[in-house]
Order: sequence, then C-alpha cells, then structure tokens
Amino acid sequence: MVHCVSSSTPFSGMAIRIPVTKSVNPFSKRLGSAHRRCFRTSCSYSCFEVKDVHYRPPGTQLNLLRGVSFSLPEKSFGLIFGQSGSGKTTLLQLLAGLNEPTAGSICIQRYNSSGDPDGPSKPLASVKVGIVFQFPERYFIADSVLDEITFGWPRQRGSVQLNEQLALKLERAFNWVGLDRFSLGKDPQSLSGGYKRRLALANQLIEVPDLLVLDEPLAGLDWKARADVVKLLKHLKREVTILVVSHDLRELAPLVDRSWRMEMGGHLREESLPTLTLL
Ligand SMILES: Nc1ncnc2c1ncn2[C@@H]1O[C@H](COP(=O)(O)OP(=O)(O)OP(=O)(O)O)[C@@H](O)[C@H]1O
Repeated sequence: MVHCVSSSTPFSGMAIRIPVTKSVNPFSKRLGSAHRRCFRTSCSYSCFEVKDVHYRPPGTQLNLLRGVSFSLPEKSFGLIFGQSGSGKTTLLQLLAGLNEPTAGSICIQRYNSSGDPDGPSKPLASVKVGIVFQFPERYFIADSVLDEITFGWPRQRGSVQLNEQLALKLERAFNWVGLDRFSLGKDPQSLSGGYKRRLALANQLIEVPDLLVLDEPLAGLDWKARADVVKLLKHLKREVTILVVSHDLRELAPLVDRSWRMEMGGHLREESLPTLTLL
C-alpha cells in the first residue's frame, strides 16, 4: 500500500490558527441561500443543471438512468432518496465524472438578475466536484490528520507564495468543518466517528467545489455523531452547493431545499420528503 510521507510535506510542523466565523441564515428553507439572497437583492446566480441524462454501463444493455433532469441553485441543499438499487449512486458517479453519461448533459448555468440565462451553460468539470463516498474513513491511509489531508499535494518545496496559498486553503477547509482545534499530528483513526467524517469533508473542500456530493453521509454513525454531521452540513451549505443521497430523511429534512425520488429503473422526479413517520 502506498503510504503518505509526512516529513517532506512543506507544511509539517506548521501551526495553523483558524478563526471561527459564524453567520445566521435568516431566510425560509425552500430555496438555496444564494437563490434567496438574489431574490431579495436582484443579483445574478448560478444553477447546477442536469438535463435528460441517460446511463447504460459499457458492454451492457441495462439502462440504469433514464432521462434524469433536475437543477439545484448554488448554495442550496438537494436530497435524492429512493429504494436501494434504483440508481442513486450511479447518478452521483456521473456527477463526479467517474463515468460518462450515455446521453444528456451536466452543466452550470448562470442567470441574470431577471432570472434569464446569462450566456450559454458550461459543462461541469469533474475537478470542480467534490465527492465523499459512504464510509470514507475506511479509505484513510495516513498516520496523521496533516498527512491525510495533504496526501497528493506536491512533495517538492514550492515557492513561499504557493505554500502560503495551500496553507490558507487548508486553514479555510478546516475552519469550515470545525477541525480547527485539532492537532494536525493526531492519528485520523483516533478521531470520533463524526470527526472522521469532518476530515473526509475537509479533503474535498481544499479546492472549493462547484458541487459537493455526499453518498449516505450519516451511515454507520451513532446518534451523537449523526447530529454532529447534520450540524456541520447546515453550516457548510452557506459555503457550497450540496447534493446528498440518503435514506436518513428525518435528520436531513431541516436542511433540504429541494428533494427528488429516484424510482426503480432510474427515473428521477421532484418530490417533497415523504411523511417522516413512515421512514
Ligand atoms: N456497472 C454496472 N453494470 C450493471 N449493473 C450495475 C452496474 N452498476 C450498478 N448496477 C446496478 O444498477 C442498479 C443501481 O445501483 P445503485 O448502486 O446506483 O443503486 P442505489 O440506488 O444507489 O442503491 P443503494 O441505496 O443500495 O446504494 C443496481 O441494481 C446495481 O446492481
């Protein structure tokens, strides 16, 4: 197994002081915060848009996704739910660029203050999508939080300016996920379940994604860690657009701006969360 080497990291031993910022979301819950802000102040905004996406794995005749279309305004929280095997993870993999749609498009569209498209849409670049899979802590490979987060960063000494930029990105990501008070030398496996998830999220936030995709972010956590992650996601949606696939509708419901049901056979339709007592 490849192991992350810490001693050559230009950030080893670096003390990072991270200010904690707090803000309150004053608006109603149906639309994303950026969308709501724009509604009040008449500014332009971006929308992540999936149009008529189909997917058939190479070498098969199986259509796993059929005409999936939906949109999510920036800094909103979208939730996809539905039966096991309906195609939710398959869709997330397409959004993250791990597979190519057989047909259809995945793009970002900018809208002007009147709500009209502001120029042509742009394809969503996979490098601008952060994805956290189920049980991300199973894939931790380093002995320290710093090594885990800087795995894959340039090993050679870069310019002071580049190192400062990377340190600032690290600082911002740790601030966002509330890891700012943790020692960077701590073993990731010694963190609590909720903080392991925070670390996995921080990894995807170093470069701020246009879209952050999370597959079952609460799976396998105890009640306290689940509450911890929900609180974190509530904070994070002020910073990034988040799309979640989950069966944990009750806990995530307060965060949700838009929701869709994936039906067996890969059809997606917009639907409010079902009656929570039945979940
Ligand atoms: N490469 C593939 N070739 C053939 N079938 C596949 C392939 N990938 C996934 N499938 C099938 O596609 C269906 C959808 O799988 P997917 O994992 O997307 O469902 P899901 O809704 O995420 O389920 P769960 O909630 O259990 O995670 C499943 O029946 C799965 O077996």
